[in-house]
Amino acid sequence: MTKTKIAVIGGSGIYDIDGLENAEWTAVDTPWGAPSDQILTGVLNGVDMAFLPRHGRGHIHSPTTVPYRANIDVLKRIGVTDVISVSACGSFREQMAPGDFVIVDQFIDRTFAREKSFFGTGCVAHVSVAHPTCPRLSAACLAAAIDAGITVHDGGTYLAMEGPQFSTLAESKMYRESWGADVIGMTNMPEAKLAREAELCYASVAMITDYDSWHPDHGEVDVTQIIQTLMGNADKGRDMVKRLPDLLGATREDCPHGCDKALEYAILTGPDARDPALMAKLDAVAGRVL
Ligand SMILES: CSC[C@H]1O[C@H](OP(=O)(O)O)[C@H](O)[C@@H]1O
Ligand SMILES: Nc1ncnc2[nH]cnc12
Repeated sequence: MTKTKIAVIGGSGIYDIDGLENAEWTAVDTPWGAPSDQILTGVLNGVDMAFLPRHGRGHIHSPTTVPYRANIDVLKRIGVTDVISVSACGSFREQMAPGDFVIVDQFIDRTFAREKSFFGTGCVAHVSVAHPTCPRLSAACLAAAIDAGITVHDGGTYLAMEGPQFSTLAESKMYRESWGADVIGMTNMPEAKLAREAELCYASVAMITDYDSWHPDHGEVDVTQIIQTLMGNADKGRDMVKRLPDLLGATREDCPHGCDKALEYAILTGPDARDPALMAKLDAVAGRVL
């Protein structure tokens, strides 16, 4: 049995969570640089919680400059077991309407200007991301959203684009019609891949703010419209989060899907050939197997 520690990574519009006992913002540095902001920690219904605003309070970081590696490292470093990513997104499906939530279970990664791995020269590792989210944690998010009275869709493919500009009409149509994506955002990659490398259970809750630019009745996406929907979504997101401790419990078994053993057979570089400097940086993320 392990002590549960639930982390919420809050996206656009979510810069804190309420109701934590002993709430405290703390600065924690990492070998990968500073995280997006200080970490808010506390206890909710007897369960340890952590919160990190993805873009920083005041929305400092663009989707490209979010320090994804530092963010995941810091969560692992402080003992987090379960990471819930909460994000704003556009929808490619008529029935997935603004205000609805989607429990994402697949990704198409179209980002290209970000560091995507903790590993590299001197310690090469290949983890599987065939199933990039944790079904156990995703099921808890689904139950929490239903309890909170949110219209929620169980499963969906999230296309991660580089941004910061929104998609062209041609791209929007291609992602929707040819590629089968359901929602679009700019931040869940490489976040989900890095969480897997760090052996953290990861679930993604996408809060729909708009129909991107494909929908003939909605015209092109603009940030004013997104912010309006975001305000309502953010309150619903916080309501969902409050219900997670009771659903996940104060202690947990090993992940039945193996998220917490992702590195078991992943490292290819022989012990004698490993770069000591990189090994030192991997202390939190890969300490279990090094
Ligand atoms: C505010 S519109 C675009 C912005 O919102 C989303 O951020 P997040 O995923 O952190 O909620 C989207 O990915 C873009 O970064
Ligand atoms: N349409 C959209 N495209 C990319 N990121 C988004 N975030 C919210 N809406 C979005």
